[in-house]
Parts: sequence; C-alpha cells; structure tokens
Amino acid sequence: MAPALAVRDLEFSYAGKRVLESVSLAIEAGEFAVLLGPNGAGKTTLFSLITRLHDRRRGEIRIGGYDVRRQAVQAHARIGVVFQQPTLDLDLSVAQNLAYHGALHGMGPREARRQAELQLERVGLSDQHRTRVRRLSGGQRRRVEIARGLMHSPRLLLLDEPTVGLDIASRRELVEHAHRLCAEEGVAVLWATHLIDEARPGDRVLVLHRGRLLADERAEALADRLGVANLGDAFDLLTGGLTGGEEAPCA
Ligand SMILES: Nc1ncnc2c1ncn2[C@@H]1O[C@H](COP(=O)(O)OP(=O)(O)OP(=O)(O)O)[C@@H](O)[C@H]1O
Repeated sequence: MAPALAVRDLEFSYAGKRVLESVSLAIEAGEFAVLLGPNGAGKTTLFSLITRLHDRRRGEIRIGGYDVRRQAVQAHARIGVVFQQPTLDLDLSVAQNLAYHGALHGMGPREARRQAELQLERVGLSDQHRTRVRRLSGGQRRRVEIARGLMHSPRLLLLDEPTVGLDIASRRELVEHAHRLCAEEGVAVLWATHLIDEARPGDRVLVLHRGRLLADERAEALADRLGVANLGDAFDLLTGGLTGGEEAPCA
C-alpha cells in the first residue's frame, strides 16, 4: 500500500530565500510522527506545500499514492488539516461550523450531520454541538477543529502547532487523542511542534532545522546515536542549542 504521505526531494524558496532543502520523508498509515523544529524551521511551509497553499516548488508530494498536483482531487480528499491559527467561526455553533465543512467536501446535510456527531463523540464534545464556539475553551476549540478535520475520513491528518495557548492538561489530552486516532482508526498523523515534551517515548521524530531534515528516527534511537541523555539534549545538539550553531550530521 502507498504511504499516507510521501515527500521526495522537496525544495522551496520565498523570493529567492531557500526555506526547504532536499526534504524527503514518508509516513505510513496508522503512524504518528512528530515534526520537531524551532521557530522558522520550515514546518508551516512544508504543510503549505502539502496542502498546496504554495505550489512553486521542486520535488514530489504524494498523499496515499496520489500526486498533489496531477491528482489533486484524490490527494486532497485524503488530507485533514488543523492549522496553526484557529479557523472556526466564533459566532456559529459547533454544529454549524462542522456542517459548513461537510458542505465544502460535497457531503449532503444528513451525511454531514452523521459525521459531525460521530467525530464530536470521539473528541468528547457530543454535548456541545449547539454551543457557540466563542463560549468554548481553547482546548475544546482545538478538539472541534480535529473533529472537523476528520469528517471526510482523511487518511492523513496534519496538525500545525495544535497546542499553542493550551494548558498542560489540554496539551496532553490532544497528544493522546492523536495517538488514539493512529492506533484505532489507522489515520497517519504528522504533528508539527517546537515543544520537545510533545514527543512521547517511542514516537518517531523528524527534526527540521533551517529547512533541512536533520533526523528521522525514534526519540530514544536519536539520543543514543548522538550519545546524549534524552531527546531534549539531542534537539539542542542538532539545532545548535549546545554547540552555538554547529549541526550534527543526519542519520
Ligand atoms: N510568506 C513568507 N514570505 C517570506 N518568508 C517567509 C514567509 N513565510 C515564512 N517565511 C520564512 O520561511 C522560513 C520558514 O518559516 P515557517 O513559518 O515555515 O517556519 P515554522 O517552522 O513553521 O516556524 P514557526 O514555528 O515559527 O511557525 C522562516 O525563515 C520564515 O521567516
């Protein structure tokens, strides 16, 4: 089976400034991968290329085997996205926000309602479907965005710094929810963050720094390979935190 996401030799520049360089990666169905990088590493740019907000790039991107340029409809039907900036309409109810998303994906009202109920139940918000989004907490709003992103049954879920502004308990809960989606639904998740503690033991970690992928391995394996105690030290070493700018070699 084709990987949920396959990126090969991706290169991208903003007005002549290179921000992604030779990025290649593959995420399999049911896999949880953390895209870890400091501010400005290129995480959002990578997501923008996968979703084709930007398109002038070199390299290849496939979703479930479909090329995002040549087979855009099939490819994009298989992606769900939670953007870095919240994108819910605060003045609409939870149900109205989800109904709108269903309509955009070509679902009839009945199917959209069914999917909305199913996904809200999964994120523990069944009792809030009539609530105006403005009245929800930050963590609840993020869960609504995840529910919305899953309504059209994507095989790949991209989350761009989804825990910004959330308290520790809400952050932990979202990370756990994403892991459950992988284990129970077979969804592939690419979770972009600059927060090391969002990578759990055993998680696959892709370290992106200045547009280059410096590591792609399990958190413990990365620490072992670099001869340091933990992922935090490995991240500092790779991104120059301990070495004043030197970069360790890629795996
Ligand atoms: N629209 C733009 N025009 C020009 N440069 C940009 C634009 N958007 C991002 N950049 C630059 O591209 C680089 C990568 O930015 P990007 O937002 O992808 O990083 P990031 O890892 O998502 O960072 P953050 O965690 O701060 O969101 C940075 O140097 C940034 O300044």
